[in-house]
Amino acid sequence: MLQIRHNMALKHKTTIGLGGKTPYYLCIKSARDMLEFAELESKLGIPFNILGGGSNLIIADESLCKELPFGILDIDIVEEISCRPFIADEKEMLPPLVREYLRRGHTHFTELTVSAGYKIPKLLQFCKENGLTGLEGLVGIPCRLGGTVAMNAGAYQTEISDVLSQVEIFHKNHGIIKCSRKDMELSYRQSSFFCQGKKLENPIILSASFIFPQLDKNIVKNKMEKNLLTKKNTQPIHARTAGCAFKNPINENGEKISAGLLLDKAGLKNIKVNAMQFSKIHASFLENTGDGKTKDAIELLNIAKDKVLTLFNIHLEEEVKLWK
Ligand SMILES: NC(=O)C1=CN([C@@H]2O[C@H](COP(=O)(O)OP(=O)(O)OC[C@H]3O[C@@H](n4cnc5c(N)ncnc54)[C@H](OP(=O)(O)O)[C@@H]3O)[C@@H](O)[C@H]2O)C=CC1
Ligand SMILES: C=C(O[C@H]1[C@H](O)[C@@H](CO)O[C@H](OP(=O)(O)OP(=O)(O)OC[C@H]2O[C@@H](n3ccc(=O)[nH]c3=O)[C@H](O)[C@@H]2O)[C@@H]1NC(C)=O)C(=O)O
Repeated sequence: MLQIRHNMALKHKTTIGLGGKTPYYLCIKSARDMLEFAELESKLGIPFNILGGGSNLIIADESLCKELPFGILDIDIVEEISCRPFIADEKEMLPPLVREYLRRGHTHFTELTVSAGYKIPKLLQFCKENGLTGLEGLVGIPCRLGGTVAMNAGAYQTEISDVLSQVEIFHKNHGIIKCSRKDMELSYRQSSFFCQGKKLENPIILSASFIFPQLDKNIVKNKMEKNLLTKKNTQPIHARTAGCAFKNPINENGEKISAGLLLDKAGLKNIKVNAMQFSKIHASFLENTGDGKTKDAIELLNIAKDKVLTLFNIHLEEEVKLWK
């Protein structure tokens, strides 16, 4: 039986420490609970947003509204990782990193299935201990598997799509279904899933399967350590943030430009509205330096967009999800 919590504050559920009270908060611990949730959702008649690790969210608080106009579905399904050797068949639609290793004659691959609530740092620990390569770029991100797949997370020349082979989804019209590579579209910070050729609206990720090339454990460990060191030197990893606030825009040659670089050139580093400020380490990170308010965060996002538009004629788009 699902337990509903009322008037639950979300401030402590996000890494940036912003978020007001939701009228309905439901925590899902097993895929079986989803059917009960679907019934409840139609009875309650308000939309539900999906919470993962809360590492990419800016949620409205009392500075904007008394109570949030949506419920929260916290996908906290955590099961043991299931792990098996993978025999690659080149006829299958395989993730790009697997294809690349196959071309080079690599023969050792491992397939994992991981539930949506699993924390990425714990998954990376597993990869490190077992010499599984592909996700080393995601070191130091406090997210969960579901959010990582939903947003096709990436850093340091890797993306989750490089090794993703299958996703298990709950959809209100189809129940629990599996989508293989041919049923998914993964691009920069975006994922779409399809069922019988039709795009699924509001898919809820329950678990995902990956195929990893297997390497010497030390190679994987060294790649993670190198990325973590770079991250420590270039991002405010000890501050309360939601990662990069803006997506990197694409220039006329189809190349990404760092939004952080543009914001830095526009003089946004250290700019503050009350307790919210743009980081002095990386200008695209918004930091909550104390009792920050969402209104102030949004004011800063707007100031930044206006400045970059005026100076460079570039429209920045939020990378963080704004829940208002
Ligand atoms: N590269 C970097 O340095 C950083 C990257 N990130 C990335 O941001 C993402 C945040 O992950 P996390 O903290 O877990 O997520 P969050 O709780 O921050 O949720 C982010 C979004 O993911 C969607 N989502 C979360 N879980 C699920 C699920 N099970 N099924 C479907 N959609 C889901 C939600 O979509 P909806 O709004 O549609 O309900 C939500 O808006 C990751 O991809 C992470 O890697 C974050 C910080 C830094
Ligand atoms: C932070 C996130 O992801 C990050 C990811 O961690 C890093 C590392 O791969 O690359 C992207 O940032 P980014 O493009 O700013 O990468 P960085 O390597 O930090 O910076 C690129 C260039 O801009 C310069 N730069 C960056 C920020 C700044 O304030 N000033 C500056 O001059 C850097 O010196 C570097 O020359 C991702 N950001 C986006 C929006 O794609 C996130 O998803 O939340």
